[in-house]
Amino acid sequence: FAPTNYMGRTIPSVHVNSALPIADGEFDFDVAIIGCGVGGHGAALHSRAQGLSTGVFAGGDVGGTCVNRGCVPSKALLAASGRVREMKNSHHLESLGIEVEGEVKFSRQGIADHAKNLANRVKGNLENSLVGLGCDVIEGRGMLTGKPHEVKDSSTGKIYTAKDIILAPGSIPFVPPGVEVDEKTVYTSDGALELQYVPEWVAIIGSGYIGLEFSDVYTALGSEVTFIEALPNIMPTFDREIAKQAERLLIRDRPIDYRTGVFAAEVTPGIPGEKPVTIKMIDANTKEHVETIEVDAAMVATGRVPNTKDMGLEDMGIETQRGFVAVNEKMQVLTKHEDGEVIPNVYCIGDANGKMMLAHAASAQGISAIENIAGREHIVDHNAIPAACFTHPEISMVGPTEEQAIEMAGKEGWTLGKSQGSFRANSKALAEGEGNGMAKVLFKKETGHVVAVHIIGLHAADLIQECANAVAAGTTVQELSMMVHTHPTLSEVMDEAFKSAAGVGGGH
Ligand SMILES: Cc1cc2nc3c(=O)[nH]c(=O)nc-3n(C[C@H](O)[C@H](O)[C@H](O)COP(=O)(O)OP(=O)(O)OC[C@H]3O[C@@H](n4cnc5c(N)ncnc54)[C@H](O)[C@@H]3O)c2cc1C
Ligand SMILES: NC(=O)c1ccc[n+]([C@@H]2O[C@H](COP(=O)([O-])OP(=O)(O)OC[C@H]3O[C@@H](n4cnc5c(N)ncnc54)[C@H](O)[C@@H]3O)[C@@H](O)[C@H]2O)c1
Repeated sequence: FAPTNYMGRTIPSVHVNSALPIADGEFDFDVAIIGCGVGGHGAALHSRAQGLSTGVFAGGDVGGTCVNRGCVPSKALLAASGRVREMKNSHHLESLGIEVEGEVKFSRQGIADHAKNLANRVKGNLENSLVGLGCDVIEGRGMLTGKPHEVKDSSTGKIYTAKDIILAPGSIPFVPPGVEVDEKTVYTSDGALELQYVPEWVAIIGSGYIGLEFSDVYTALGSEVTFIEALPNIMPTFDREIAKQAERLLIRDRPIDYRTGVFAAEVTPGIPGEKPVTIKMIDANTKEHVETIEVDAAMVATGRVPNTKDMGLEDMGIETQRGFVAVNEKMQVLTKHEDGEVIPNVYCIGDANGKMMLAHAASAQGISAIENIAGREHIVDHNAIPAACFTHPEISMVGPTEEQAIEMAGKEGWTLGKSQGSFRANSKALAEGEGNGMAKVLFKKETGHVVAVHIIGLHAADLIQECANAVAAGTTVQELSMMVHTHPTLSEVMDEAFKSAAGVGGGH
């Protein structure tokens, strides 16, 4: 058996680097990790790869949010429902010369099972990899005792010692005050991923990543969606130009409407098929009642909060802010957010430190913490971490939005350059009948360095990787414009944008 990480990548077998400072029997473990989501798991694997003895407090939840209640099952729902959308789009299929006879049917339970089975399979792989690589898995929840180097298993009371401790407790859904969640008719992503039923009309509170991805799933399966968004714009955290395109491609042509600038102030669960869910909305500024709607279901997608309660943080002198643990660039825990001091031998990675709530960021921070523990100074470049929203078509980005980049350029005294690539003239996109979308590259005119890239279009989530690597490596648009892209591929959308930025003609 070959141990794999959460991406399914095979982990090389352990080789002990004898140059490293390994605990000499003074402690139970070189490294103790509290929480085994993708952050904790990534740290554990890298810790073993350094030959460090590693204890993981898994809290009975190996894989954490990403594997059990996040990335993995949501992408399974998106894949299955995306196929349904495609097969129901007879107009699109006809343009490719395909005719589907009869009605396209799907089994709700079948799709739900696909998501659950996939999550279980990935979780199983992670469990095997921990054991296979020789990590000690402690089933209980871990907490700090207030004494250096100690972690207590809160279910058995047993105390373990470790030279270094990594906190990786992740996050849980944020439910705004006034919203009553029963996880049946009013639910967070935890309940939604079970796809217990496909509501005829569902209100989605919050139009961030989770809300958008679920609007894609629900509308593909036949639901009507109403977004309720507190900020003045729909999709407020995305680049404005991309959000406008997204509104055209992901909202306007679908049975979706929205209210912006309003809070869902009171949400009362219903009974499926009998009593509707009631949502009272108030104006986000004046707090006056605006409207009350009755829907079949409501999904609460209003962000996530750190899962840092009952971990003994206070006893260790750690002051959190809304539950977030302050860390420095090396992931070392600080006593507080402003001017905090380093707490020796304690690190915090992943959603709980609030730097970037993404699975690959959590894992990268875990690896980085281990590098620092192993005595090789390492800092994660968060500016170069890409993100993607897996709607159809996808949205992806690395770096700041254009609005933020304009502000940065003004403050830091450089000139912002902007270039675009289009899916409209791309042979591969047209062969797929998917010519909608754009890519924009933001760069420093003086040096050609890439500052940010935003893409909406077919397989945008894969296209962003080249751009993230460019940001990380400091590659210029001039260099990128001379790198040869395969024809015919979607990567030529980026080729067009790089060439246009560098003033290079040609391309396909
Ligand atoms: C619906 C949804 C879809 C998502 N899709 C994506 C996506 O496509 N791409 C992406 O990059 N990100 C996605 N995310 C975000 C991603 O899941 C998180 O950023 C990621 O899981 C964070 O990893 P983590 O290890 O910090 O925390 P978590 O995955 O939350 O893991 C923390 C673990 O620690 C455990 N724990 C907590 N306290 C203790 C304790 N005291 N002792 C022992 N164990 C403890 C928890 O039970 C949990 O198992 C999604 C999130 C959601 C909700
Ligand atoms: N594909 C991905 O990478 C992916 C997918 C899902 C989730 N995630 C991660 O999970 C985290 C949580 O996602 P999310 O979509 O819940 O959060 P989010 O922060 O992306 O969006 C939350 C939205 O809810 C709005 N909101 C907050 N309170 C409200 C209220 N009372 N009434 C109306 N609107 C309100 C906010 O203005 C915001 O637009 C994100 O940080 C994201 O990084 C990532």
